Formats: sequence, C-alpha cells, structure tokens
Amino acid sequence: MPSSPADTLPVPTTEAGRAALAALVSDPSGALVAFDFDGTLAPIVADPRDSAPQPGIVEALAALASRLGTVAVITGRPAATVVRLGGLERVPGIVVLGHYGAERWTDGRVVAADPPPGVALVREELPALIDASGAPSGTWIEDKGRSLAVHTRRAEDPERALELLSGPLSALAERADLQVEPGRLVIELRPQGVDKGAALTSLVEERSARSVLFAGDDLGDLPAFAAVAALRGQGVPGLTVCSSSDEVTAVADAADLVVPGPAGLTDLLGRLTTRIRGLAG
Ligand SMILES: O=P(O)(O)OC[C@H]1O[C@H](O[C@H]2O[C@H](CO)[C@@H](O)[C@H](O)[C@H]2O)[C@H](O)[C@@H](O)[C@@H]1O
Repeated sequence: MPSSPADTLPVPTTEAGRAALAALVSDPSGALVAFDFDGTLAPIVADPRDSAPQPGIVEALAALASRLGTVAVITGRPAATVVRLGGLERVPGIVVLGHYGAERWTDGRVVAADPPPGVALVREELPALIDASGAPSGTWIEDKGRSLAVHTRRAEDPERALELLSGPLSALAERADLQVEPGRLVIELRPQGVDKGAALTSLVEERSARSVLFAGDDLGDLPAFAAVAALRGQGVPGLTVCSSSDEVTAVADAADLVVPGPAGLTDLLGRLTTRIRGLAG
C-alpha cells in the first residue's frame, strides 16, 4: 500500500481538534506542545529503568523545537530521570516538568519544592504493607524521591496484585496525606496539589501560547486533557492526542486524535514538521 505524502496530517475526530491543528500549523511560533513520557515518547517496558525513547522521536522533537513556541514534557517521573533516559537535553529549549508539575527542569537545572513528610512515612511502611497484602512476587517499589510507585507489571498476575494492593495503599495514602495515582500496572502515592492539568495550564499562561497540543497515554494524563478543554473555553485552540494501548482505553475515548503508540506519535511529529516547513517556504 502506498504511504501518504510526508506532509499529510491525520484528521482529528472533533471540530475543536481540527481547529487546533490548523491553528498550530498556521502559527507555529505561538504553539505549545507537551508530551507525557512513558507510553507516549517511550514504549512501555517491564522495568522503568530500561525505558528509552521511541527511535526517531527525540530528533522529531528537536526539529519541532526550532519551529514551535514551546516544546515540553510533563511526566510523573522525576524530571532529571526523564531527561537522562530520553536524552532530552538534545531538544533545544525544552521544558521538562517532573512529578506531575512539582519539579521543573530547564537548561540542566531542576527547581522543586520539598516533598511533604508523608512521603517518608510511606517509604518506611510500604515494604511491610506489600508483604501483608499477599501481592505476588515481582511486585516492587520504585522510590522516586518525592513519591513512591508500586509496580505489578513483573508480577505473575499483575491485575490481581493491583486488586490486593488497592485498598491498603489507599488507606496508607490517607494516613500520609498523599494522593493515590493509578496508572498502567502501577499505583503511586504522591503529594497532593499538583497534576498535569495545572502544570500544562501554568505553562500555557507563562508562555502566552496561542495554541496547545498535549499527548498522553495513561490516566494521569487526563487532567491535562481537561486543561486543554478548559483552555479552549478561554479562546486557546487545543488538541488532545492519545498514544494508544490495549491497557488503557479511557484516554483514547477522551482524545481528539488517536495515534498507534509512540511509533504513531513519531510519525505525527514528522508530518507536522514537514507541513510547517513547507508552509514556511
Ligand atoms: O507520566 P509518565 O511519564 O507517563 O510516567 C507514568 C509512570 O511511568 C512509569 O511507569 C510506566 O512505565 C514503565 C516503563 O515502561 C512500566 O514498566 C510501568 O508498568 C508503567 O506504569 C514510571 O515507572 C512511573 O513512576 C510513572 O509514574
């Protein structure tokens, strides 16, 4: 089957999404594009320490960065971790917001508030809680410094492990005054008061962006989708893109445009660059 010309863009399923894509292409210097990391820029792997960007996607981000107003990553991971795993320092001017917006990395420097005391309490109690829950072996703790995530992807029955852990983790989060953040075969306990939606909105306002695109794959990305909808209400055209998977369907349901995982997103970014470059002459 012949492939479509390199500057052919996919068509969002919503009118608002189509308008936002048109705005982004016609006024690239006013656009802010932001991406989740795991499952969006990087394929999902069994061990988060092995995450690597989709081949070609960092180069695509770098090409866009020279044409768009702002390129950002908004992740649940520590910002510096994602910069290192992704090699994101290769993207000129990129802003990386870590821990759902609690941290900000720019030009090699991280700015962040201190974590609340509940994080230390969770760190102390989590190993015994996992043992007592009966969650199968392979369940493990990712200590991210400002939050802790319990992963079940490597457990014998990952879904069953999540079921066993859900109640005890919620109770611990309540005692620690932390928030439960469910994700792809992971439950995270993290500080309250931040989310990807607030992080995205702040960045759009700070940069006076005239259009916005956000791409994500997981439940923690839905607040950013809601922020895009709210920004539209304030006159900022916005496009939500789902990097699809079989594991989470709610994100595709909420998106203006669905692409097949990080590979599909790489293709979309390449097409955007080609189109913008073509229009610039
Ligand atoms: O906001 P994100 O950048 O998407 O981070 C969300 C979580 O991503 C990581 O976990 C997920 O990716 C892992 C590596 O592919 C995978 O093994 C795991 O099952 C996924 O849930 C990360 O480890 C978490 O800390 C992030 O919160």
